[in-house]
Amino acid sequence: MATQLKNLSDFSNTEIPSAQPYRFGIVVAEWNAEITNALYHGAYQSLVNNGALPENISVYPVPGSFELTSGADLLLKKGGLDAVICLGCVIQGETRHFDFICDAVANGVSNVAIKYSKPVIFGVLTTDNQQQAIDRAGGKHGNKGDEAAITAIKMAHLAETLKS
Ligand SMILES: Nc1c(NC[C@H](O)[C@H](O)[C@H](O)CO)[nH]c(=O)[nH]c1=O
Ligand SMILES: CC(=O)[C@@H](O)COP(=O)(O)O
Repeated sequence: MATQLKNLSDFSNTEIPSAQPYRFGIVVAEWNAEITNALYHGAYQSLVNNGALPENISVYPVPGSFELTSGADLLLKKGGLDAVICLGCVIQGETRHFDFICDAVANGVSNVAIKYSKPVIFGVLTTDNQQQAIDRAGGKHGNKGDEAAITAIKMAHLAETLKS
């Protein structure tokens, strides 16, 4: 379902577990910072609104979305987290660089999640232009950071239930 048909911040039809027991790491790309900062604020507020303790939320900037994978890997190697949220914004430029970054981050994030058996959330906008990014970072289509946070809570809860 396209984002145009499902607002990224609408979770009225879903049950969200309490985030209170969980510790979250958030890795944020500095490229397109006006967008990624909005994603971060959305993610942080969504975690707190669902019970996460501020002291259990840690944030780590990385230069670009390509570095989100290694940022998540370093965080999980360090330990002590129940989920990692990766936030970035990749906007198509003149060359095929966009394709390589998007593929690398999507595959990289998935591989890190499997490597550590921990939820690693792909909160990365991959857009044709700046306006599409604005629309998905608190604009008319909601905030991808909200979606990433709720996903992290649900996956951390699932991991906890399967562990016990
Ligand atoms: N063009 C975008 C980039 N490019 C930078 C890469 O992510 C990476 O930091 C660089 O290739 C060095 O390894 N990053 C974004 O997050 N968004 C872009 O639109
Ligand atoms: C996604 C990118 O790396 C891209 O924004 C860089 O722009 P260009 O493809 O014009 O070099």
